[in-house]
Amino acid sequence: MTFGMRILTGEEWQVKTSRMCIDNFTMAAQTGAWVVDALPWLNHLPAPFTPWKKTAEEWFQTWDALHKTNLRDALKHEGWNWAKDIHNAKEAQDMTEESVAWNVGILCDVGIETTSGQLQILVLACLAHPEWIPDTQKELDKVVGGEQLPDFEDIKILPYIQAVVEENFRWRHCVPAGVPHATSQNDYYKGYLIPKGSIIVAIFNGMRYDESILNAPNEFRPERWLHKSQPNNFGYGRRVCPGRQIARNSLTIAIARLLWAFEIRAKDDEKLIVDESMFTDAFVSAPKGFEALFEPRSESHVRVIEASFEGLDKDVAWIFDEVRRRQELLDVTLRA
Ligand code: HEM
Repeated sequence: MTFGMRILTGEEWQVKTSRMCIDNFTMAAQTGAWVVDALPWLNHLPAPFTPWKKTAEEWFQTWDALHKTNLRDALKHEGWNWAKDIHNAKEAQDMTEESVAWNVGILCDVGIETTSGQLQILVLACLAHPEWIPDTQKELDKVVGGEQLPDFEDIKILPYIQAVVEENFRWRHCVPAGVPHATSQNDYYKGYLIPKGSIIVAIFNGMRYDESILNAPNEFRPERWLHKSQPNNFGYGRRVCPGRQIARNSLTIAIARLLWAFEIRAKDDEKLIVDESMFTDAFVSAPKGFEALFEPRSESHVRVIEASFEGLDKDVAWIFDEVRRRQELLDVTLRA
């Protein structure tokens, strides 16, 4: 969507470089990653004593080159894409190429690690707590049947799938502690002064595992969220995730289709015991590598999956023009 291209394998250089930049960023963005976070005066020392500045400059150059190359390529691609749209916006006319490239590029970078990490967490939940899977598949079979993949229209009438998405965020979130915010003015909480400029880390994971409000928080129980949702899956306030609708929709359809199509289980059929050491420890935290078996639920499911793939529109320019057309139908103001 951002650059008007299809990612087929995940091994494309753009994806690999983006992943590397995000890894660097998530490492650097952890409060306390460098000693200078605690002792800011160290930044005034001569270069040999401030190695983090050289690292930051190198990381910036790699990321900057990725964003500018992606922007330039996107403007040449056929059909509609976000990069073209933002590039033509009134607000972008006075911006440098660098500003436009970063505004567009960040949209893509942040979507990659979060959505894929959250999907891997779902697979982990299938191996660790498989009890909920039959209920989900019963709902899918009743509403969607066995002759087609679930579609966006079906999602609205799949409350159990929606509850799975919600419990997936609750059980293990890909941004477990949220993104640090800062107070723009003095504030008070229960009589305590929080001075202007304080870094605030909302420990969402603590709240998601609070036994005073949640029964058996270690267990994956979608039924907690039937017909309701929880706050803060996507942060809060002025910096709330602007990709939240895309993220929720793409996660929900992917989860519905995975569970419709496959039995997902551990290789040895043993329930997996999940602990903290199985996750990366950056602030976007996903499972480290693990093995899972994906078995098609039946021969007829295989036929539907293959037929759906055959029937896919593979002409990228056509797909993006279709995206444009559908936005027009929704009265979205388009600039490309
Ligand atoms: C499962 C998927 C995703 C999750 C869980 C997620 C979660 C978050 C969270 C927790 C934040 C921090 C909000 C805060 O500071 O309070 C954030 C920020 C952000 N997200 Fe997402 N996100 C997801 C997918 C996406 C996608 C697909 C996009 C783009 C299309 C996106 C774009 C952004 C951007 C640009 C920010 C920074 C906003 C700012 O600082 O003003 N995210 N996201």
